[in-house]
Amino acid sequence: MNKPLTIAMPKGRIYEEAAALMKQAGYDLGAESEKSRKLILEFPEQNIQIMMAKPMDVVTYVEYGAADIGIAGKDVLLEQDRDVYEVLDLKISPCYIAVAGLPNQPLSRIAPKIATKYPKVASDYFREKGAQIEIIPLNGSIELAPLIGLADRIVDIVSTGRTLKENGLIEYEKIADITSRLIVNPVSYRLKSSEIDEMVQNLSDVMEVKSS
Ligand SMILES: Nc1ncnc2c1ncn2[C@@H]1O[C@H](COP(=O)(O)OP(=O)(O)OP(=O)(O)O)[C@@H](O)[C@H]1O
Ligand SMILES: O=P(O)(O)OC[C@H]1O[C@H](OP(=O)(O)OP(=O)(O)O)[C@H](O)[C@@H]1O
Repeated sequence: MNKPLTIAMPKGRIYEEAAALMKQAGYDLGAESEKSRKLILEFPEQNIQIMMAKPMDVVTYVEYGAADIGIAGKDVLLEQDRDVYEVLDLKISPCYIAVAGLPNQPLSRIAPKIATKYPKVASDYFREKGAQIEIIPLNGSIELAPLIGLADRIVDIVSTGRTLKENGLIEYEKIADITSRLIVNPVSYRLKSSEIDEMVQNLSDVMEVKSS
């Protein structure tokens, strides 16, 4: 039997939807996989192995070939711009990246402060608009920054819009729609092309049925 396909799965909010999609495609990762504290889970009968990774780290595991395949948000791919193939839009965990801030606050012309955990996405966006900005890097609770005067705007994920609303913030501009993507290590794609193509096809088939 060939070496198992190694898949970096994102822990956290994407996991459930991603595992459900994998199951429909014929790869049953077991009901307990997310609750387990084990980080590597083997499924020899399906010839796969999964790694439970932080969503932001999935691309790293795949780029370095520690995993053949991974599931990552497009937000992470835009931010990290790594050497991986993005082979399929899985259309799960939809959300978008937007610029937001306090209402009625025009953006100052002189290096406004932008708080974000997506410094590259934010810099690229404002550079394209010809605006010079200062990035304030944060790891979470980004919406706090404009409330306490730390930043003029934030660049962050919006899903239901609840966090913005409950903090009295408004959306100024949408930057990019986000869904989760299947990514593949380029070398793995050459060495394990038939297994990978089969998985991509199985997932595509499920998505086609869902969208019809
Ligand atoms: N409301 C949302 N907030 C953040 N990410 C979302 C949301 N809805 C969908 N996503 C998608 O889920 C992915 C993983 O988000 P998640 O919050 O689980 O990971 P994370 O950003 O590493 O969080 P944490 O650091 O809190 O563990 C994001 O990269 C994004 O593509
Ligand atoms: O539009 P909503 O449905 O309210 O979702 C958006 C919020 O969810 C995410 O935060 P998360 O829950 O990951 O917490 P964090 O602040 O620790 O990043 C994101 O950074 C927003 O704050």
